Amino acid sequence: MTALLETKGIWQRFGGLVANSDVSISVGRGEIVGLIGPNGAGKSTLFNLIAGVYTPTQGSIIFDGEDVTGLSAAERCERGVGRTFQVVKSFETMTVIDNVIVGALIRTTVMREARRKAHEVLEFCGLAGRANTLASQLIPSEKRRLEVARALATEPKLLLLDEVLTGLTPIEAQTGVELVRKVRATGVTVLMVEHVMEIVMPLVDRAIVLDLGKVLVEGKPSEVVRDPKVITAYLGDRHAVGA
Ligand SMILES: Nc1ncnc2c1ncn2[C@@H]1O[C@H](COP(=O)(O)OP(=O)(O)OP(=O)(O)O)[C@@H](O)[C@H]1O
Repeated sequence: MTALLETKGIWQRFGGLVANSDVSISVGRGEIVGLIGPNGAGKSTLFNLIAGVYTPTQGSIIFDGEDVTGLSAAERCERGVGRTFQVVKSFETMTVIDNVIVGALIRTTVMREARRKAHEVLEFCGLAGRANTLASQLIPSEKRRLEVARALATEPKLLLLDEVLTGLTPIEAQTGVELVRKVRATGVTVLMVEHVMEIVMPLVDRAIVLDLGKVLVEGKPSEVVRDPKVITAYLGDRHAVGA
């Protein structure tokens, strides 16, 4: 499988703190990859480096065959990197449809076309009935879906999902899982940060575990959850096989 995304020897320092240390990962086209690890492991930092919020202290990021290390977040979005935020960033005083139109305007300057795209994406995300509601009036699970809709409206090749399933009820999380599967079925590659192992492990093709800013283990979810290093560093004994 050809890689859509590769990070090569990424380091990110914040003053004396090393948030990412020699991180080399790759995400194949059409994969769903989970990025997991304990609090402070460096997951959000890596997301921000991939999305172009930060430029790495050292190392490079290759997206779709191009070195994008020096490109801005907007330039990466144009090339097909779409993202959601851990803290929901939708414009609260705007309607749901207008929020999604903002994303769609990355691809077109024609308002009618942006509106058509936004309606299509809302339908896809199960939010069609909420199009004219103010974003501030959505319940938390709908706000997460709006974040996904806004990112999808930019027509990404790679969708970065930052804890979109965290803090949801089991039924809401299952709806979220189905949405991620649907997104992949349209040909979009997904890299997701998640904390809820029980939900994320059955969903992803591959899991990459970060710990203390480094890649600790990567592999199939079934292998990763059995890895003693992962159990010790993060998952806890209750996740060990046979526990
Ligand atoms: N902008 C910043 N300035 C200074 N330190 C930062 C900055 N962003 C992150 N850090 C630090 O870098 C380390 C990694 O943080 P990061 O948010 O990437 O971890 P994380 O794995 O996403 O954690 P969580 O699961 O809690 O979101 C932490 O020690 C954090 O305090």
